[in-house]
Amino acid sequence: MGIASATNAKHVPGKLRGRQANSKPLASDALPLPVGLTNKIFFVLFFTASYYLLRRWGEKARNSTPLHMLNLGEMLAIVAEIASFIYLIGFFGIDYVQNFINKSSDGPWELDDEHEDFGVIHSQKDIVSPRAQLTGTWLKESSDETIATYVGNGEVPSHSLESELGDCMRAASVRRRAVELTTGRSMEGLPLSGMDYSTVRGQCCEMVVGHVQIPVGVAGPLLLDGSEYTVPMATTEGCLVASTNRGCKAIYQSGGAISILTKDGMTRAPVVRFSTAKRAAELKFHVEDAENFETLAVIFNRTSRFARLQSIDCVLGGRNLHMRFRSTTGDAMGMNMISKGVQNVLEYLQHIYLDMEVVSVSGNLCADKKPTAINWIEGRGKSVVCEAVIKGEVISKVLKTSVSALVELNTVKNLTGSALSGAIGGFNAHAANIVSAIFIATGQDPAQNVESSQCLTLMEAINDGADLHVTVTMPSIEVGTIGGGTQLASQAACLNLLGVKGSHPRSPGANAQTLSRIVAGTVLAGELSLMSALAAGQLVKSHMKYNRSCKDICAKN
Ligand SMILES: CC(C)(COP(=O)([O-])OP(=O)([O-])OC[C@H]1O[C@@H](n2cnc3c(N)ncnc32)[C@H](O)[C@@H]1OP(=O)([O-])[O-])[C@@H](O)C(=O)NCCC(=O)NCCSC(=O)C[C@@](C)(O)CC(=O)[O-]
Ligand SMILES: NC(=O)C1=CN([C@@H]2O[C@H](COP(=O)(O)OP(=O)(O)OC[C@H]3O[C@@H](n4cnc5c(N)ncnc54)[C@H](OP(=O)(O)O)[C@@H]3O)[C@@H](O)[C@H]2O)C=CC1
Repeated sequence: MGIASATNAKHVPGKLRGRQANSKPLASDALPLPVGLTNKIFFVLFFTASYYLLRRWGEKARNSTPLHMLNLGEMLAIVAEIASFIYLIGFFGIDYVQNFINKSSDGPWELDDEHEDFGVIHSQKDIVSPRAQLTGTWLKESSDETIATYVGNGEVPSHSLESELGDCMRAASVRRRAVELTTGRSMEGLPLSGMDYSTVRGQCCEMVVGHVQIPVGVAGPLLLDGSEYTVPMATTEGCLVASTNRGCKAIYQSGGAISILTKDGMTRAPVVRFSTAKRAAELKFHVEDAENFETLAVIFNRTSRFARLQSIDCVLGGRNLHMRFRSTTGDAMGMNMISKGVQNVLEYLQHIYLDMEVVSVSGNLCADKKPTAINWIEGRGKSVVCEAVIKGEVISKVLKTSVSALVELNTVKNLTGSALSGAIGGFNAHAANIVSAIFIATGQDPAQNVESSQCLTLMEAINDGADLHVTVTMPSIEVGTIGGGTQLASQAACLNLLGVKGSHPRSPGANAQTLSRIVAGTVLAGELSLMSALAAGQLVKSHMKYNRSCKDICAKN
């Protein structure tokens, strides 16, 4: 089967020849194609041909030569003229006509009398001709209250405010006011100023109305791999930073922790469908052929300076084929990057397997933001194991418990209890607490906390029961130091505190790897402290002290 497919492959050179009818946009559209140059060539062709023909017809009129007697040059000029005319109409004309038709049909510009509540500016609505005036300079020069009313009425699309006003802060302020007008609820308390919303636009959030404040605490120093880190944690769970801080102290006083990075590769798994399972299997064997894989890797790697395809694991589900791509992604967490590469490969494969239907670029074998066994077993992002030997005296002095109590609790709670609960990767006490606090502080995608928090905590007594050997095994830590929320000022400051801000200057990927090690090291600290509090029966007492609402809400109401 692999051979048949490989033969097919020879019909199509590395570069794709053309698009199939009604195909989706190509990933390679993202690459700088010479559309501008083509336009210029057709413009020049059109005007040169027109000029030449006019001159020739002028000469013929003077010499009384019949106009329909054409020489080769004139025939070529007419062909060039028609071709360039068709091209230019196709490129510019159709869009123009469509826009015109769309605007004149229903849509956000249609005025209706349903929203009479915003009576303040009804008179203004009558004065201006809305279709012509609700954009551009007129809109910019209107008062914020007037614009908010139009947004509230649906006459100005809320999501167009940034581009219409050319000012992200003003757009957020107007939108916020519009939300207040339509909902009748105040947004007081949600900060507006203090953030540069231009850094959010096109990268982090849409329909912005402000930002949420989350306190950031620091735990540390975390002594990890011979370096000291002060770890920023954004949380509203009182006691969490105190606990992690205590764990860091125990690790420090015991000589530090060591981390081992065993794997680094982000995954994305599209799903494609054929009319038969046999055809789907043919593609599986094609992809698994080493020579074909090399070709696919070249096509994939073209889409980024940092993404390098490592493997494609194929799983058949009837006539559907799920292909799990794995790739390095430099210092980026890499989901956008790998998705772009995958799409390019799918487009290439579609030209070989004409009967292949791309069901979705993500078919959940990836698996992104869902608890799954595949991430737990195969890993996703960075796979890290972190270990430390905690001295018995530190356990009693700092953690207020004993080696034997910790070992026993770990077996009963983190291993047996989790097994009984049917956990997938949940063999730990609270890895998710530390992972999400660091994720929020450093601008990671918080939803990836789901798989990044998969963790196996092991505790064993060593040195004849005097000391504790503790490890956390975390196969799917998905972090980046570039892209997503990492470039926002406060998140970048937290990355800077850890010395991993942005792209690593010499070895791209090293910053993100260090961040994943820090996450694992801090989880180790958190596990040590919470497990100790539970073993010592301290948990409730400590949360009453640090994590209890002290406002008498009933009295206020
Ligand atoms: C609260 C502690 C740390 C007190 O612990 P302690 O031993 O009574 O505190 P201590 O006053 O003796 O201080 C010891 C060290 O702890 C740190 N420490 C102590 N206090 C602070 C503070 N205010 N701010 C910063 N650091 C603090 C600090 O390092 C200090 O050393 P020092 O600096 O004094 O030389 C302890 O009782 C503890 O760790 N409790 C556990 C709390 C915890 O881990 N909560 C996590 C959330 S629980 C949850 O969400 C998950 C759960 C429970 O449902 C999961 C499950 O099912 O298991
Ligand atoms: N698309 C999806 O399916 C999903 C997207 N996301 C979101 O994706 C975003 C993150 O995507 P991600 O791909 O990580 O980031 P970006 O989309 O921001 O891509 C990273 C960019 O940084 C460039 N770059 C410069 N220096 C480096 C370096 N040292 N290492 C790596 N890249 C570098 C890359 O260059 P180059 O162009 O050469 O690659 C690329 O353009 C987050 O906002 C996340 O929430 C989350 C889950 C799913």
